[in-house]
Amino acid sequence: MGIKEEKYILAMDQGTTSSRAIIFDHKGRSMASAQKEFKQYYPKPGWIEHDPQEIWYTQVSVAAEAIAKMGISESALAAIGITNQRETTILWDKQTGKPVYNAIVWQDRRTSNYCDTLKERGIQQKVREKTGLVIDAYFSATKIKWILDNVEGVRERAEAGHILFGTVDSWLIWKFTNGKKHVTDVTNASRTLLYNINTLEWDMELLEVFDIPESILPEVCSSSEVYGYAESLGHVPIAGVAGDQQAALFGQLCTEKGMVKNTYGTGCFLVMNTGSKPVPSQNNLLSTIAWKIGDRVDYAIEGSVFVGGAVVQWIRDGLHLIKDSAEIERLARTVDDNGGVYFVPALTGLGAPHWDQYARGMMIGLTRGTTAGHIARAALESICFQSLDLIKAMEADTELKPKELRVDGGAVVNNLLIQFQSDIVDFPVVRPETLETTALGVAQLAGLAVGYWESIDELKENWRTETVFESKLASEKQSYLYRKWTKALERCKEWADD
Ligand SMILES: Nc1ncnc2c1ncn2[C@@H]1O[C@H](COP(=O)(O)OP(=O)(O)O)[C@@H](O)[C@H]1O
Ligand SMILES: O=P(O)(O)OC[C@H](O)CO
Repeated sequence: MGIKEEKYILAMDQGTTSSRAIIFDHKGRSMASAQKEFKQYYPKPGWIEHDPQEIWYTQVSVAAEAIAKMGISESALAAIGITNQRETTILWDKQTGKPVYNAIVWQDRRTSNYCDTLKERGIQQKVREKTGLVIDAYFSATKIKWILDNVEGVRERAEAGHILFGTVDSWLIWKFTNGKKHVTDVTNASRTLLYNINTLEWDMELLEVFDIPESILPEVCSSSEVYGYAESLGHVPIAGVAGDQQAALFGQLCTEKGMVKNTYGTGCFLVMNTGSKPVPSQNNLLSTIAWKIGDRVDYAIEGSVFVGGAVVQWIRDGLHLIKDSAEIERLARTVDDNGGVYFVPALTGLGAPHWDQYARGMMIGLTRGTTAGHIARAALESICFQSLDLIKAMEADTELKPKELRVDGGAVVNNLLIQFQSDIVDFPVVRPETLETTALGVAQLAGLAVGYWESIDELKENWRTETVFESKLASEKQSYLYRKWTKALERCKEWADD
């Protein structure tokens, strides 16, 4: 056995609700894994926080558990990769290493009003050109400002150079290296609203707009290099970092311009590789960095659906039509089609490309013949229609027609869901063997940095198709269904008064 076959890569996937660790072998196979959920704090309506120390402890403990399960020692690890929930913001004290406040999570809306006042200043276009993003509470900048302005003494200490900011990757690297490295990668930096994706630098003008001192920012690195060594984990090099959606794009080997993946989790994240140049969106999508490897930067265009698999959770926990998520497929198969029922799951408003925070959920087309099966089917179809809205926006923005859609995430085990997705798009939908593409993606970025894998071409051998789903619908039927969906969608917009 060669040296590469005896060694493994450890991927840490620090997500919104849990920390996970997966060990991959040289063929990209998942050999062992562990996962721990952690507490979500909701101090006020619309506020969501995590305890950064708990993020750290759970991440370290799942890494140890995965290593123990596999029965290897740390010396069998060639490298570590870190992928993470993006935008979530942590500020900590350089001397004590203690966070000055909880992590403010990407979903937290406390700075929405401040964002509205910024928009009134007419700087939207400039921000979009520089960052590829829109002014929104989603991104890190206004969360950083909130901590600086609202936690006593923090702004003064930051001005004096005693405070550090990081997204979750930065925080974990700082902890693993015992405070030796304060770094992040381009993909995470590109989600802060402070990073210029054209010049690849922190943007001084934006730092001024958001009133954030430059001294708190981490050094921005590529997505595939040795950032430091995990001192509590056998001094293994930490060699790959990427935000989770970008890591999934890489894990799906969407390495050529026009290749696209969709992750069907709580929400859906559709991301297309746009090659070596950012594509500014005219259709309310985000332009972002896919990864940087060596000197080469790849860009991506991204859209997210707020309620994807979450609609299945709601049918389970809110309506009690099913007991577990997998049951929805059986229920939906009790009918042949949606029976004219359309369900717009705008339960928390609508995300890209509609961006309507006042839209609310709606079922339409109900008759006396409607059954729970029709509702289940309409719910699954809604996940696909929302993804189709994003695909259409992406095609318009990029003038690229994808050859296929690569899918992953917890909900893609549902064959009916993925078949319907392929029914309404013009290209095949491909489900790979390894569905842990986020972790695999960052493992690959780490492995490339230490020579565990030689090239992207070598990685392509590790990506294997499990099932190709082809459309079974005639194009007139596709158009009819999409027309009805669009009509339903229009009726639920701007509904809420609050
Ligand atoms: N068989 C299934 N059919 C449809 N949705 C499912 C199925 N199994 C799980 N889900 C949905 O997938 C989501 C979980 O996927 P996961 O990728 O773990 O999400 P996240 O990373 O956002 O926490 C849940 O919203 C759940 O309702
Ligand atoms: O942790 P996830 O999988 O919900 O992903 C969160 C995204 O990175 C937010 O932008």
